[in-house]
Amino acid sequence: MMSTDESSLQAAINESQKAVDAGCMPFGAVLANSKGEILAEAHNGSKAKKERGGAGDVTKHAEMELVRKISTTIDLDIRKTCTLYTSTEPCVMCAGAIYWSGVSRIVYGASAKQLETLSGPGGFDIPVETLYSMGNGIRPMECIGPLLSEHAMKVHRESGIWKGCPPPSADNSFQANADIETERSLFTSGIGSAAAAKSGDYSVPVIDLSQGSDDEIAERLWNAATTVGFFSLVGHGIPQSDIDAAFEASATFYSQEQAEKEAMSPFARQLNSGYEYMSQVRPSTGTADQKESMQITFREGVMDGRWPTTPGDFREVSERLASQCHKLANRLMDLLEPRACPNLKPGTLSKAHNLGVSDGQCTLRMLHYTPMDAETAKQLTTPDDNGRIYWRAGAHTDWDCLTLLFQRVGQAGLECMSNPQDATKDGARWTPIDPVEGGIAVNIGDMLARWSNGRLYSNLHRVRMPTPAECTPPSSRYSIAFFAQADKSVLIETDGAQEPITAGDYILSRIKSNFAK
Ligand SMILES: O=C(O)CCC(=O)C(=O)O
Ligand SMILES: [Fe+2]
Repeated sequence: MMSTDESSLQAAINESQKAVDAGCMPFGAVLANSKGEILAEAHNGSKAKKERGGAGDVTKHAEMELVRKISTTIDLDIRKTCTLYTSTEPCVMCAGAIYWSGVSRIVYGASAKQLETLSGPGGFDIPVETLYSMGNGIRPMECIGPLLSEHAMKVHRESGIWKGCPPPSADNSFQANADIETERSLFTSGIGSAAAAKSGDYSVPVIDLSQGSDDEIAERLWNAATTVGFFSLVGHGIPQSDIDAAFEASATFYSQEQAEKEAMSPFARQLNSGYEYMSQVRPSTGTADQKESMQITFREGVMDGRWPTTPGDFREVSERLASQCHKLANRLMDLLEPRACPNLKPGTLSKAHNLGVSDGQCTLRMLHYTPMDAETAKQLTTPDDNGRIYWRAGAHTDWDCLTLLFQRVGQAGLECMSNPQDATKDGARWTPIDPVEGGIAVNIGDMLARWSNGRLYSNLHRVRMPTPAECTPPSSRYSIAFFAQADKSVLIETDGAQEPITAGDYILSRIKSNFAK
C-alpha cells in the first residue's frame, strides 16, 4: 500500500504526464495538506523544444506555477502546514520560490542527478537539502527524496524530450583517469587524497590481526595502506554469527516491495540516511548504480522514523554489528596512527569516532545489488550512443577515514585500482578484492588520506556488473559497509600544507566539490 507521501507524490508525477500531453516539459507538482488532501496542482508551462534555449517563459517550472497559484489562493497559515510534492527535485529558482511560499516540507520524485543521466548537465542545481542548509533562511526546510523515482523517470524517458541531449560524460574509457585527476586536484585544494602510493602493480594483501605482535601487524597495515590502500582482514574478532545475522536481516528487508521499504525508511540526503533505490549516480559514470541501499547513520535522532520495522530485529542486529565495527576501526586507527599522523597525540583518531553522539557521522550501509539476466547485463554494459555504460557501483573513493566491507563468498565483484600511482600514464588496471571466508575488506578513505597528509592512500574502487555465469540464474549480491567518519565537530589538523577543517565541514566540502565538477 502507498503511504500518504507516496500517493501525493504520484499525483505530482501524474501532473508531469499531463505536461507532456500538453506539449510541455515533463515536470509536475502538487500541494497537499497534512491529511493528504490535494489543495492545488500545476505542471510545467513551457512548450517543449520550441521554447528551449530561452525562447519561451523560462520561469514556468511546475513548482513556480504552483507557488504562483497557491500564494494568491491559499492562506499562509494553511500553506505553512502543507507539503509540496514535485516529480523532480526542484532547481535553485524553484527552491527559492518554495521557501518564500511558507511551505517547509518538500517531497520529490527523481533527483536532479538522476535526471542528468537523461538530460545531460545544464540544469541550475544544488541538491535542495544542501542549498537550504547553505542559505540563511530562518526556518528549517525538510526535504525527502528521491522517492518513487522510477515512476518519475519513466515519464521523463517516455516523453522523448531528452533524446539526443549530451550525456554527463561523453567517453567512459577515460573516466578512471579523470577521477584520479579530480582526486588530485581536490587534494591540492585541501580536499581528497594524496598520491601516496608507490609505483608498481599491487594485489590486495590478506592481513591476520591475530598473528604477531602489534608492531608486526602495524607494519603490515602500513604497507597496504600506503600502496594499494586496501587489505582483507582476518582474525579480526567480530563473531561470524553477528555478521550472518546482519546479512539475514538485510535479505529479509530487501525481499519487500520497494514502496514498503521507502515508506519504512524515507531517504534524507542531507542526513545521508534511509533507503534509496538506484538513485546514486557516480560522477565517474553518469549512470545510476544498479543497486539499492539502506544507510544508517549513528547520530542522535537521525534514524527516528527511519528504522525498518521488518524484520523485527533489523535495528538490534545493525547496532550490534556497527558497535563491533566501530571498535575494530578504532583499533586499526590506533595501529596506523603513529606513522600516519606523527603530529597527533596518540589516540586522537580513535577518540574522534563515536557512535550515537549528537554529532556522530559513522554510518552502516546495507547494500543489495539487484539480480539481472545475462541479456540485461549485456545491454547495460554495451555503451549507448553516448558511450555510457552501467555499473553495480561506479568507480569512486570513499569520503571517510576507514571502510570495513563485509562480502559473501560466491558474490564477487569488488575491484580496486592496482596501479594507482602510474594509472594516468599507463591507463588504469583493476584488481579484484574477492570475498575471503570470514574476512573483511578494509580501505583507507579520503578523510584519513587528508589527515595523514597523504601518507595513506585512498584508492578508487568499483563493483563490476555480473558475469554471464553470475546471471545464470540471476542472483543478488549483498554487501555491508561500515564507514568510520569522525564526529562533525572534530578538527582535522595535519602536519602539512592542509588547512585545519572540521570533519563536518570536510564532508560538506566534498559534497560541494562533487557537484561543482
Ligand atoms: O559493495 C561493495 O562491494 C562496495 C561498496 C562501496 O564501495 C561503497 O558503498 O562505498
Ligand atoms: Fe566505496
